[in-house]
Amino acid sequence: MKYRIALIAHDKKKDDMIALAGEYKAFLAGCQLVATGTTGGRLVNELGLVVERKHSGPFGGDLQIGSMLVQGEIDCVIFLRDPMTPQPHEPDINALVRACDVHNTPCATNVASAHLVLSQLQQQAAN
Ligand SMILES: O=C(CO)COP(=O)(O)O
Repeated sequence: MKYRIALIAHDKKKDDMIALAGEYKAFLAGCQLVATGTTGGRLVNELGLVVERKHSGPFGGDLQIGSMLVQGEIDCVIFLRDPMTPQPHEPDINALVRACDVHNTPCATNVASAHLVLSQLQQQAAN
């Protein structure tokens, strides 16, 4: 099965996202990836992954990914949120995380949980 994974990171978490995605690069390269604009740009430029890029988060990217999720087009969300910095689009962020809960979609919001989710999916993909 080709997993459909959304990758999103706030600015202070983008380096963590690149490091994380780098660790799982071989697995992620076999997945269908979607990301918010700036996160996606870094994944493409720094890791060479193929990523569908939506708008940047503050311009509605979280909502676009939320819409895909509601349509059943996303299997898992890795959303490295910055809990220490207020975001202008906080309602959009909450809407995406809420949509994950409504639709029982795995949503990892920190690096430790992202490792658990990605390692599990990677293992499932190998079996
Ligand atoms: O703001 C974001 C998620 O809420 C992320 O957007 P960018 O990837 O465009 O920085």
